[in-house]
Amino acid sequence: MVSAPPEKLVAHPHVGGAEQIAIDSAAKTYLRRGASPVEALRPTELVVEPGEFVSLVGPSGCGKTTLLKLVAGLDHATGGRIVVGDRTVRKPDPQVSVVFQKAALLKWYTVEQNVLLPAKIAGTLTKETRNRAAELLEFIGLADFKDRYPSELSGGMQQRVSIARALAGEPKVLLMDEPFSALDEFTREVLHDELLRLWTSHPKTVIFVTHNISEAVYLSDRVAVMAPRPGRIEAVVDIDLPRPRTSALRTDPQFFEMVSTIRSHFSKAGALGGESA
Ligand SMILES: Nc1ncnc2c1ncn2[C@@H]1O[C@H](COP(=O)(O)OP(=O)(O)OP(=O)(O)O)[C@@H](O)[C@H]1O
Repeated sequence: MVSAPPEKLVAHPHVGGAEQIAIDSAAKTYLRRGASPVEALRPTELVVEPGEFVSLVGPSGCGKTTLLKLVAGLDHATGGRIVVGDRTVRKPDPQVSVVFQKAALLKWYTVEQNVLLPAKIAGTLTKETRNRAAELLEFIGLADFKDRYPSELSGGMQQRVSIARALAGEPKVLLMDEPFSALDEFTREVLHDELLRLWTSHPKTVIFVTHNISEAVYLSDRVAVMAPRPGRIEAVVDIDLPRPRTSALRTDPQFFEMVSTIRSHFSKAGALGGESA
């Protein structure tokens, strides 16, 4: 059930509109003036195959966001490298979209304008982009809300808009940092199914960061279990559950078994000490 260590880096880019992410001994140490350095991420190996859905799960401070930021090109590794497709990551890449915990929509822009904003900024706004945005809004049930402003939407609707915005430019990789953690349980479960529908119809390579083990199991092909001090990947667990995943799975003994397998990795790593994961 636990994956073998990643094989040597092989570039096989551009498979079915999704790209491989190869994390090759990437590490991050934050240097702090007048204080000891923080080893936020020990040298880390992980290959996420094109079109694969991998979650990073672990307690606070284990380096999940740090690793995601390195893949997104929003921060620089202090060791190793990360390759997306055939490109070594040095800065943000238009083929890599990020969705954060907060929807971060511009409040004076309508839903449609928010979804089209990245293309507008990149100067790639075409009829095709507009059609794709309309199709995405239709897909997530927000077509009738395209002229509304973010303040008129619920938290779940706002997060749907931010996912549509991330997908409108047809990225090859989607990075998500606790995108549903601020939402109630019911909305979160609905959005899990919507995200999986989108991922199936618009294949992307996904890295999804969460504190929530059940969420990681429900969504993923593999779950990387992280532990803190120093931040590291402790184990990578294959989620041997059939797709498409439906809500019936949430009460299936196989599902509980996977959740408990992952939980046991945290116990082994001593990562649960008082913190919920
Ligand atoms: N800019 C920074 N300067 C110094 N230390 C930092 C910085 N950013 C993160 N850290 C430290 O690096 C470690 C990993 O942080 P990171 O935010 O990646 O963890 P995380 O697993 O995403 O946590 P959370 O689930 O709480 O968001 C923590 O000890 C954190 O305090």
